[in-house]
Amino acid sequence: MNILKDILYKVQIAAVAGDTSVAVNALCFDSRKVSLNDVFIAIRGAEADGHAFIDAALRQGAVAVVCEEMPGSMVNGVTYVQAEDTHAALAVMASNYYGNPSGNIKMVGVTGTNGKTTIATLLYQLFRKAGYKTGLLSTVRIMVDNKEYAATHTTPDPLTINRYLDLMTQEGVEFCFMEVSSHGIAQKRTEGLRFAGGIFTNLTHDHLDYHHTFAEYRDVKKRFFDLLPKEAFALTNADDRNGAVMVQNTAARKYTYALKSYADFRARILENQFGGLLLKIGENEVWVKLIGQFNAYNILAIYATAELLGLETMEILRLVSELESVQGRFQYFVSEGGVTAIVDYSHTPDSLKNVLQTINSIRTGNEQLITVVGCGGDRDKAKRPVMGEIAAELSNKVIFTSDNPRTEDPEEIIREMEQGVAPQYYNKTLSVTDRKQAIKAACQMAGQNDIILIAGKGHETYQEINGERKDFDDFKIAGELIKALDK
Ligand SMILES: CC(=O)N[C@H]1[C@@H](OP(=O)(O)OP(=O)(O)OC[C@H]2O[C@@H](n3ccc(=O)[nH]c3=O)[C@H](O)[C@@H]2O)O[C@H](CO)[C@@H](O)[C@@H]1O[C@H](C)C(=O)N[C@@H](C)C(=O)N[C@H](CCC(=O)O)C(=O)O
Ligand SMILES: Nc1ncnc2c1ncn2[C@@H]1O[C@H](COP(=O)(O)OP(=O)(O)OP(=O)(O)O)[C@@H](O)[C@H]1O
Ligand SMILES: N[C@H](CCC[C@H](N)C(=O)O)C(=O)O
Repeated sequence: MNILKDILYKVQIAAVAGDTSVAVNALCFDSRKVSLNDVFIAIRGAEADGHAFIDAALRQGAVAVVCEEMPGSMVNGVTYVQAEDTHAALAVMASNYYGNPSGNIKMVGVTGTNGKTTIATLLYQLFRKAGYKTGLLSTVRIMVDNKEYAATHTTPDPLTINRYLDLMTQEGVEFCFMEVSSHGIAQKRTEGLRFAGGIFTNLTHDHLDYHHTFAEYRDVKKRFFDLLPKEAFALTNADDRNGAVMVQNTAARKYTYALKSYADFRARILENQFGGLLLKIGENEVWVKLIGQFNAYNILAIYATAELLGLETMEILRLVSELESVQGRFQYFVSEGGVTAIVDYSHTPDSLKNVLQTINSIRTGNEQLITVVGCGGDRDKAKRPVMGEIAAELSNKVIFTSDNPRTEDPEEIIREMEQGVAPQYYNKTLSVTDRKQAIKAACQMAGQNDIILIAGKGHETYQEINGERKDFDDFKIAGELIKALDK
């Protein structure tokens, strides 16, 4: 049992009614999951207001309530704590509850529109190869050294984060790399954590349904760096327009990386092929198995982070050359009939453009590039026509299809994507709503040496339609369909 006032240490409290010496069982921010003697934290969310569920939480056995507004009538024997911000309170309380595990681990957070999963996962790979016990909190999976757990979010809620960090502490994990999403920062999921460093990748259009304006989205990302302690490092991409803005007000030690601008860590691309990249990092040349300019940025950020965390230069270069690409990120195979199929998680305009430009810069130009792409439902609508435009401009043929429609009509989403297509490209595009049929159509169209890009769902093994997740794996389906056609 924990004592409430210990868990409240460092929480910004406005008022208290009742006894904070009370023993509490667990913390809970969902009334439906409250058990006897728990503390219920009322959160004002995107869909609901947790304050409306305080009574329900008490009926389930909550012994204390943390809220932003005291309820009109209070129940005898229950402790009420009014906090200035319950999102922040939850994060601080979650850390306290688990004994502040982030203080025992060197934690590095990665934020930015694209590249978070790649950088966090490859840093995890690299530090494990270097012999350290390492943790990972990513969109694709959570790793406590060699033990894998399922991920539900890019940045989980504070209780989940701290639960895994506690497990990591018990396992003797020394380094942990985690993705820090803009939703995570806005909802203060990472506040209360102690970071040894932060990495900024880039900032382009995404999630404007949630953050409303680009400036708001940028400022949310910046907040992560504003909160870094002065002993931490803040590593930013000097080639990105917003790279300097991110670290403008940070107390942390600032470092930059870049391919084009002056920076503390610099690299140059010497070769860019389907087999990988030859990079010159500082004075050293290194071959890596990843493809494309965007991955040169990712590799450079990884290299710089490893340097900042104290690994030896030659050791880092050796390990960087062994890194394998992340599941669903430019994952490809070549069929017996000579068709190259690439599955990539590009679900933003910038990542789609990058991946198509990368393919175009590597291919000979004699083959066709056929792109299969959709956009997710219940997500930023403004990116749909932009992604439609990019796909049509940079491919020989485009098949618009469904991604995760969630609660939206997939055909309407496709229509919104089509609206971005410039008239001179109309004859390049067609629409096949059923994603499997769309991939099949691409496989049928493709001949020897042609390239199929299946974009948007990467590692995902499901398609979410009206709250139901049906099995769907782009890589597996493309493999089966191409094999069947090769026969
Ligand atoms: C929009 C959004 O981000 N929602 C997240 C948020 O939920 P919320 O607080 O807004 O929830 P809400 O439904 O409004 O409810 C408010 C509060 O009332 C409580 N409640 C509700 C009903 C009830 O009966 N009793 C009760 O107590 C809820 O538990 C909650 O505490 O906080 C929850 C706990 O942390 C998250 O699980 C949830 O993620 C939803 C499922 C989600 O889909 N999030 C996505 C958009 C997301 O976070 N994505 C980013 C990555 C994006 C990217 O960069 O690509 C991520 O980090 O994963
Ligand atoms: N540094 C980068 N710059 C631009 N695009 C990138 C970069 N790294 C990866 N990409 C592209 O973005 C896609 C998503 O990459 P990744 O999963 O690493 O990003 P992310 O930030 O984790 O995205 P999400 O939070 O949505 O998972 C990749 O499939 C690739 O097409
Ligand atoms: N983390 C992103 C992933 C989007 C992936 C795409 N396949 C979609 O479903 O929109 C999000 O939740 O917005």
